[in-house]
Amino acid sequence: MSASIQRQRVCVLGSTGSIGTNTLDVIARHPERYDVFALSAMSRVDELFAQVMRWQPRYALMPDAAAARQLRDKLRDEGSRTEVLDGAQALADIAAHPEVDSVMAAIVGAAGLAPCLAAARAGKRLMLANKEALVVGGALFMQAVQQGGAMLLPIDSEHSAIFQCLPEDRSAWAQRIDHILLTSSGGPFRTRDPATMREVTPEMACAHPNFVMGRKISVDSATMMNKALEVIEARWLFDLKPEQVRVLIHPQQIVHSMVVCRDNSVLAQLGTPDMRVPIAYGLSFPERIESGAEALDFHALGGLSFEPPDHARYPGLALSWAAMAAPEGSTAVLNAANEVAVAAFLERQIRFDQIHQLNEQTLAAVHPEAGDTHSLEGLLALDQRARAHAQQLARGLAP
Ligand SMILES: NC(=O)C1=CN([C@@H]2O[C@H](COP(=O)(O)OP(=O)(O)OC[C@H]3O[C@@H](n4cnc5c(N)ncnc54)[C@H](OP(=O)(O)O)[C@@H]3O)[C@@H](O)[C@H]2O)C=CC1
Ligand SMILES: CC(=O)[C@@H](O)[C@H](O)COP(=O)(O)O
Ligand SMILES: [Mn+2]
Repeated sequence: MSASIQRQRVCVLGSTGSIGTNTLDVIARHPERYDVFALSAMSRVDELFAQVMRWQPRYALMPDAAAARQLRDKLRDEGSRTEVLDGAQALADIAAHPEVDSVMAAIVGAAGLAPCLAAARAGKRLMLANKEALVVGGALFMQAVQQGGAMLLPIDSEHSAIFQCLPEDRSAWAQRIDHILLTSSGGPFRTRDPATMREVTPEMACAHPNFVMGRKISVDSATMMNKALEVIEARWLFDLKPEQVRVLIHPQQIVHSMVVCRDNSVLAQLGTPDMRVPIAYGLSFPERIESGAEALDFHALGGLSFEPPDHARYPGLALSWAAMAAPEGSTAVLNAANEVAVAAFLERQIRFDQIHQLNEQTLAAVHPEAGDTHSLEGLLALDQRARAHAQQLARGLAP
């Protein structure tokens, strides 16, 4: 390590989840570089307790007061000096804390938007896994990054791949890119008989072929709503027109995405499917550090295949471009509907094939109003309206 490298104080939001634990795995490999300043969880008190005992952060955050009280009591019994904060505002406050250098945004869903905006406005190194925050926040989010002088680093594997294919000088991006190709595994039902989709259970939908992830993103991968959200995420991260973002199914997930340049040269980033690679890059950019991921063994690769997405099998994918073409704020509506639909499916209140029905109908019915997208409060109110509509629809659907 060069003597000039400064230690980073890192706040890991959503530390008990799949991205959160992978982040701590990478951090553990580099004790000379990183200090864990704050950790957060929603309801898994025992998991957060174990992390706090291991990392001894300054703060542990739990939005729910009762869960925070449990954690506080457990830590007090152990003589821990970590301060436990509760309430959603604490997430934003600590993300913007003057002593924090870097924020890993690994909360799932629109709940991550407020702390992301706070970190962006405070000019942090913002490592974004929480794609829903950008899908909901859109222009407001990117404006906060620019005005706050934040360094926005994509963690989503496809977006990290695109970022790794592009020069560090962002002003050169527009001139270089013709379009980008986001790759997708196609999820666990790529070859399943479409007539049997109504029989899919949460366990089947969460069995992703290549990654162990949280339940919400796993279901999104199965419907390809994950890719629909990623198309919108890419549009904002790389300042592209919606038609410049395309999707290609690549079941092996070795090629993590590609940039097609103006001259038709294609740049790709490859590697074993392991989220510690994009996480390590986010933590160390512009340098590279050891991630813990296995090296790609080209001799052992069976072959790489690519196919166009079948829109009849994955009707949700097209909603991405539909929402981007609709009035501003429609992507927030789509995201809210999808969060409600996935939660209802995981609770066995609606069928797998009804997720799309609910998303499509909510997008058609809930219309953003002028000004909704101009502030966090406006976006959250729009999100609530869309959720209420989707919940009403869900109640009317028989599983
Ligand atoms: N997992 C992956 O490989 C990838 C994930 N992503 C994205 O990263 C984000 C996180 O995904 P993943 O790690 O899989 O999700 P998980 O469900 O595994 O983890 C989510 C984390 O957020 C916390 N959390 C959940 N709801 C709230 C809330 N309302 N307020 C505050 N905290 C909350 C959870 O706490 P608790 O544990 O207590 O429930 C947990 O720490 C998602 O946006 C996902 O799309 C992107 C690319 C890859
Ligand atoms: C690891 C990651 O970034 C996930 O978004 C994952 O790639 C899901 O892939 P699919 O949605 O293509 O199955
Ligand atoms: Mn992804």
